[in-house]
Amino acid sequence: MQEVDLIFKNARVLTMDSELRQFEPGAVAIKGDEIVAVDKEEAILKKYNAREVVNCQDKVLMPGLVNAHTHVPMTLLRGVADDLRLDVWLLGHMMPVEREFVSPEFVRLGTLMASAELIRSGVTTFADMYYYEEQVAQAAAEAGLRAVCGETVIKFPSPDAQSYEESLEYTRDFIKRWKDHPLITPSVAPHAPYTCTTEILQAATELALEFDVPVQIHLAETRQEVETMRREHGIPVIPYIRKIGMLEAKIIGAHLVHVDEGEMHTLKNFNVGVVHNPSSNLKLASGFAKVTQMSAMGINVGIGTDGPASNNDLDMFEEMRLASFIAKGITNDPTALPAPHVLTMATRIGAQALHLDKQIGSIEAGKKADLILIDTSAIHNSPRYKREDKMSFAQIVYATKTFDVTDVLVNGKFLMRDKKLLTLDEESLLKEAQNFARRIDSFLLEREKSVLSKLIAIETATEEESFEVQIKVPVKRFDEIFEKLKKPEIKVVYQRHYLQYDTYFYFDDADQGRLRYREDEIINPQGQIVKARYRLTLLGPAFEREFAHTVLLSRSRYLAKATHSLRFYREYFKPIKEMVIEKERYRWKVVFKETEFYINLDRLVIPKMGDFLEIKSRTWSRHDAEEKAVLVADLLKTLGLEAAEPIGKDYSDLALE
Ligand SMILES: CSC[C@H]1O[C@@H](n2cnc3c(O)ncnc32)[C@H](O)[C@@H]1O
Ligand SMILES: [Zn+2]
Repeated sequence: MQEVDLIFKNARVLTMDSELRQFEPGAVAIKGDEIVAVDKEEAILKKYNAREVVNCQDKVLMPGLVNAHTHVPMTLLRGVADDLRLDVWLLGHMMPVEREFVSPEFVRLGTLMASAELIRSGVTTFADMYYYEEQVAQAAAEAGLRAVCGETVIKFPSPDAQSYEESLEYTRDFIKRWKDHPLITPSVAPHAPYTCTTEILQAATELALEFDVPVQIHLAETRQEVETMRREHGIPVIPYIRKIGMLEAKIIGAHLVHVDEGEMHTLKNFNVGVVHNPSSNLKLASGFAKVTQMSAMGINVGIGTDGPASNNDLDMFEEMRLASFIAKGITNDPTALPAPHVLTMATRIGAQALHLDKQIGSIEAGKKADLILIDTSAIHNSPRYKREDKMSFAQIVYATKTFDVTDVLVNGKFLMRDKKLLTLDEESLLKEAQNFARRIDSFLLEREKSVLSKLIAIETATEEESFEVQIKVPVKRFDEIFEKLKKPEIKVVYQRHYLQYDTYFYFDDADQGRLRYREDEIINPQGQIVKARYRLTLLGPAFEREFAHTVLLSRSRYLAKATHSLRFYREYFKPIKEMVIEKERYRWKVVFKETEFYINLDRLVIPKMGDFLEIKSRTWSRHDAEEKAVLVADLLKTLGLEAAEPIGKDYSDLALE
């Protein structure tokens, strides 16, 4: 008789090996962290003697589930912002909250909470991408879970690094510390091609190759991402990452929703691990990944929950069921992604997608002892049909719930026995989590009150000069003004020609001001559009008075480069009203009597309001503004427009009238 540490007997064993062998009654012998043998119970008991024998009483014994893509610390952000599009959700809500709250304590707590949820739901390995990944690794190892831990690298300053160079340094140290750990596989996690430069992606790949660790990345998640990639690099996402050399590394790509057949061949040829995230793709309406096709081509498509802020849980049973149902629905084929294959995606193929298949994913001698026991006797899972092997898989994929998992073993150690967690104290975690939620709620409530703080949360805004002198007069002929501008008293610094599209957002509380989204199309002397520019201006309420026939305005003004679409800002700022103004503008910067002014000659196209000449100048000083107001009247005279009726209002106010 051979001595082992542990035997599970009297089980329905689903090995999930390449032949999908089952044993009933079956048994598994374990020594240390490894599976020594799996067979019929009789054969195992004949050959092995164990210190401890667990009678599984007809429970299912199978490999632990592999959650191949998640962000476990985001457990603390579960429910913080829902029912939003990916860009609004991520850039408008997640990232600003993360900048404010993500700390080593946040990450540790979130990971411990997630570990409890993962263990309870039968997950023994997860692949994570987040910040302060050192804390993720530490907490996961303490909870006893196996994890691929990816430190995020991104082009923006992040919660744990001011620059991507800093993130890469952090990642290098992190990899060195954890690379030989029995449970943790460190990895590099460039967030996505749209949030990383080519240089960042290449540096991350080099680091991964240097230490032979995987690269985790979000790929082709939304149609918008692919369109941006085509616009900026002329090719779709997969050819781009191939071109820049990323596919030399062991890639774990999350989502891959928008890829064509050619790209799928590339994924297959480079052994890219693909992770399908059904709930997240549904909730963020990212689209439907072609999982049936990718799987048929032999690509390793595993399953992930994504983070609990976009799901909102870590339930792999739900993901399996959804993966199968969605595949059937979108292919009009009920035989698509059948239960045995889906359960393989969540175990052995998931392990392959994480490049960990030599260690985990199936019950086979020599693999790590990562196992779960499932009680299938509850009412929602009964009765049981047995005449075909595949019925066991269907029972797990279609009818089993997380709370049917009774025992979890990782690396030969129990993390849960008879539904009792052995490495975590859920009660204290819950209390701490609620404290974070309270603080994050207050922060967001405060931010929602102010358009300015919402703007600052997503764009770098600079405050502009607060005094503005302006006058506007109707004009009849542009050519006459062109001639007048040649007068020697007026020195032209430069001249521009634009088509200008403005959208004004109005808010419930008028004191918040108006937000203007402006698109300038710059036209060259040949009449061609040569450049487009997008800006946001938050205009505070104006205090105005007449001064020397001009209007002197005093108001706050914040300017920011608009880096997202108008649709994004509309969904993010939620204005109560909008106004569109389109105009053709000739603009001159001039020096008149040693003072700088801007002269605009505008043709209002929408709404059709006619042609106007505007003179404007801005300054920080009230005194300066008053002096300029006098000069504006002189300049108007020099342009031969002294008799015209001056208008003090902005175009948006005129249009409202
Ligand atoms: C590199 S992970 C950290 C970073 O990613 C954000 N995130 C979470 N889920 C998704 C997703 O589905 N697509 C894109 N980005 C996601 C998370 O908020 C972190 O900032
Ligand atoms: Zn993700």
